[in-house]
Parts: sequence; C-alpha cells; structure tokens
Amino acid sequence: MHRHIPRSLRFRFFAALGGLLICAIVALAAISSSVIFPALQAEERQAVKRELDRVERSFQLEQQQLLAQVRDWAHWDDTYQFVQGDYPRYKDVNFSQEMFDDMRYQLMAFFNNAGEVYFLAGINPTTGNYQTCETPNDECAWMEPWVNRMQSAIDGDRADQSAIYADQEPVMVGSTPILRTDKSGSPAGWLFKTRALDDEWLSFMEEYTGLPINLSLTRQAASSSDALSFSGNIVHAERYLPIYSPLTPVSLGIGIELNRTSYLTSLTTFRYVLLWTAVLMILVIAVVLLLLEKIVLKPLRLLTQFTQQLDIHETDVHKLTRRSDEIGLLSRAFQKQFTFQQQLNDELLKMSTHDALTGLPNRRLFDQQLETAFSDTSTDSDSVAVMMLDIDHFKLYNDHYGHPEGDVCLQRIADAMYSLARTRNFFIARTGGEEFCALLPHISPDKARGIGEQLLAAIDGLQIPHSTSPVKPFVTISVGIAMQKDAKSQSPSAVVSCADQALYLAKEAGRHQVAFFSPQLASGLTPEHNAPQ
Ligand SMILES: Nc1nc2c(ncn2[C@@H]2O[C@H](COP(=O)(O)OP(=O)(O)OP(=O)(O)O)[C@@H](O)[C@H]2O)c(=O)[nH]1
Repeated sequence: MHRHIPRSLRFRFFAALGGLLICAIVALAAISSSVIFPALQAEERQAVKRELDRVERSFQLEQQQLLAQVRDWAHWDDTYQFVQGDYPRYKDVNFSQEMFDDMRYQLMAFFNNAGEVYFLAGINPTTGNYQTCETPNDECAWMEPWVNRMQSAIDGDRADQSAIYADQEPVMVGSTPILRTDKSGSPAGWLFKTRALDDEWLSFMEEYTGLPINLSLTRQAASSSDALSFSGNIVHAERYLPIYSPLTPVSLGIGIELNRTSYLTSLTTFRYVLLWTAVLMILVIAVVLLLLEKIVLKPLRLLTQFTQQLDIHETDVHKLTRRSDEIGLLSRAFQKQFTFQQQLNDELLKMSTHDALTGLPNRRLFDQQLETAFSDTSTDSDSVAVMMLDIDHFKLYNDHYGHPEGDVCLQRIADAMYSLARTRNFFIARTGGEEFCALLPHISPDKARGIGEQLLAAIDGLQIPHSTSPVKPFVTISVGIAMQKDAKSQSPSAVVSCADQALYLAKEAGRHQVAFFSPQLASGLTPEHNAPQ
C-alpha cells in the first residue's frame, strides 16, 4: 500500500533544490546585469577610446609635421633674403602647383617683420588653380579671412605654433618667425602654411589610420568626454578638440565609426555560457533528484512501509537489510526489533492461552476452540464431544503429599493426557485447578466413550501413589462426557454444562469412571448441578 505523505522528503528536496536553482539563476542574471554586462560595455568604451586616442595622435602628428615643414622653410637664408627683397627669384624657384599638390598645402603666406603681407601663394579652393598675389585682393580675395587670422596671431604673439582655423572650412595651420639658417639675428617676418582638412585629407587619414573619419565644427567649447552613439552593429564616436577662436568658442569634432563585432561576439558568447550554465544546473539538479530518489527516498519509503509492517515484498526487505549504509543499519535494527517483538508477542499469546504449570492450553483457548469446533460442525450427524476430567480426591493428595508434590502430580497427568490427545488427535486443556477439558470434534458417542476410558487408563497407568484415596491406592480421575446434541440449545456453554453434570454423576457413582450425560440421569441431580455454568 502506498500512502501519500503531505510534506514528504521528495517534496522538500524538490522544493529546496528548485528554490536553489531559481536563486542561482536569479543571482546569475543579477551578476550579469550588474557586473558582467557593464564590464563588457566598459571594455567596449575603452576600445573606442583607444581608437579615438590613435586618431587624435595621428592628427597631432600631422600638425607637428606641418610645423616642422614650416620651420624648415622659415629658418633658411633664402627665405630670409626673400622677405627682405634680396632674392626676387625665390618664388619662381620654389613655388609651383605640383609642390603645393605634393605637400597638400593650401596656402603659404609670408609676412614682413611689420606684420604686413609680403607674398601669398595658394590653391584656389573653388577653381583648384595655383595663384600668387602680393595682397589678398581680387582673384586672391579667398585668402583674406585666413590672412586676417594670421595677422591677428602675429599681433597676439601666437605665430610660432600649429593651430586649426575654422572660420570657413577647417584648415590646419603651422606658423613660425622667419630666421637665418643659423637662426642668428632678429626675425625678418613670419611664414604661415595651411593645409585644408578636406575630403582628400580625410581619405589620406583614413588610409593612414585604417578608420573612416569625419570632421565637424561645433560652436561650443570642447568637452572632456567623448560622445558615443550606437546603431545596430556600429558605434559612432566623436572627440571634440579645442580650436582657438577670438569670438565664440568652437571645437573640432573628430568622428569615427567602429564595428561592434568584438563586443557583440563577447555578448553572444557570454549569453551562450549563461544559457548552458543554467541548462547544466538544471541537469545537475535533475540528476541529483534522480539519485536522491533512487539512493535515499525510495529505500526510505520502503523502510517506512517496513516499519509500519505494511505489505512489503520479501525481496525488498532483503534489499533493505543487505544495504551497508545508514538505511541498512536502521532496517536491520527494525528487523531485530520486530523479531524480538514477535517472540514477545508469541510468548504473551502463549501465556494468555496456556497454563504455566502444565503447558496445556487454558480455559480461554479451550473456549475459543469450542466455538470454532461448534461452528465447523456441518451436518446433523456430525457431532462434537466435550469431556470433563477431574482428579479424584486431589485435596487429600495435597494434604498428604504437600502442594509441590501436587504440582508434580498435575504435570504428570497433563503430560499423559497430552500424549494421548496428540495420538488420538483431540484437544485437551487445563480449565481449572485439578480439572481438565477435552474437545473431540466429528466423533460418535461410542468413540468418545472409548477415548474417555483410554484417558482413565492412561492415568491409572501412571500409578502415582495416593495412599489416602478411598478409591484406589494411586491417583485416579473421573470423566464426564456430553455430546453436542445432548444440549437443548446446542450452544457450547450448554454442552460444557452437560459434561460437567456427567462428571458430577461419575463422582457420585464412586469416581474412577466415565459417565455420559443423559437427560434421565440429569433429572436426578440437585438443581444447582442442573444449572448451566
Ligand atoms: N498442588 C496443587 N493443588 C491444586 C492446584 N489447583 C487446585 N488444587 C487443589 O485441588 C484441590 C481440589 O479439591 P476439591 O475441589 O475439594 O476436590 P477433590 O479433593 O479433588 O475431591 P473430588 O474432586 O470431589 O474428588 C484443592 O485442595 C486445591 O487446593 C494446583 O495448581 N496445585
């Protein structure tokens, strides 16, 4: 029988491990969202910053190179003489459209030591033609805003540096005072070179850095942090570099576009790891539950059935008691306890149904057997005989030989009766002090009488001396027999009463004899002897 236990160990383990699993998954999710995903994002931002740093360094390198080229030209005796009017062929010898194209210059401006324009040469941004002028007017009017910025830099003592001018399209500028080759003496003027930060320059930078770059001008101060925006697999990053402007704050934004492959791959890998960790945890817990069920819970259920003495198969008991673990120990302890309890029960049962002195069944068992025998009687011709046997003058025996000797006498008589009962297959019990009862099912009156006489003879055969007996010099018994059909009601107690009356008749008739109950004989009895017991 399988009983439902409301809060079984299986339920508790399932709840505990299930709870543990949920906690672990929640913890994994929390760690992911609070630590790992931010770490991955920070790593991506670091990678973007490294790329922006690289682009900024390339930009600065370009500025330094331009400044170095300006200084190379400005610290040269030829240039020195040129701005002092001593070398008129200088411009024809050194300047050409090819040189400007090769060096990616847009404008070269020479100023005398009074800060006035001395000579201008450049590539017209509209026509792409090479032009030289003495002043930024007429066809060289496009140079004017730059020239003004350059002159204000000379006035502001900011003419020995690299800078970005962003009044129109942004340009990179390098400027320095014009000196002799050995840098002796005072400056003869200033030389400025500009390089347009146009599409051509951007293609050059892209080739140089390996990144798509774009530039933008923002009319606000440069911020210290980079601006990042994400769209799909692409991250757009922009860094703002400060540009000197006399009027409004302006900054130059250098933008790059990066593929997020590395970040997205890490994210996918991590999600994959998370998923498999969760699946693995579920699998481990399922296996743990299965093992628990097989190794602990099922044997425990069997043990519970075993301890409750429910219907449990012998092989299962064998399996339980053969185990070498704690369940095996418990099972063996229970088995030992059960065996001990069984023995105790058997002993108690025997004590409650048997007589301690003679070992014969007692009155209680006799009454049970009597009920059974009567209910088993199937036909009218089938009958049960009840026999009552009593030791003659046993009081005298006790008085003469003593009570202990009386006990021995009782035991010997009981043994003799039991031997005969076993061979003749009937039931015998000690129902009182020196009184015995026999129960003989499916027997005829003649055969019952025969058994009664055999019992009488068996006791005679013991030849237990009884010197004070008025009957014989040895211990004798009297026997009263009644058949089931003798009693009107044919109830077990009525038949016993009849047998008792028959015994009384045997005693009255001189003892040491077998008497049969008959209604005629019974009518001569005193009323108290006729009364059923
Ligand atoms: N030794 C011993 N004596 C017992 C035991 N049970 C009963 N007796 C004795 O049996 C005697 C029965 O005496 P009575 O009932 O007067 O019967 P009786 O002396 O046998 O006389 P009748 O039955 O008329 O022949 C009593 O003396 C009881 O003490 C027992 O277990 N051991």
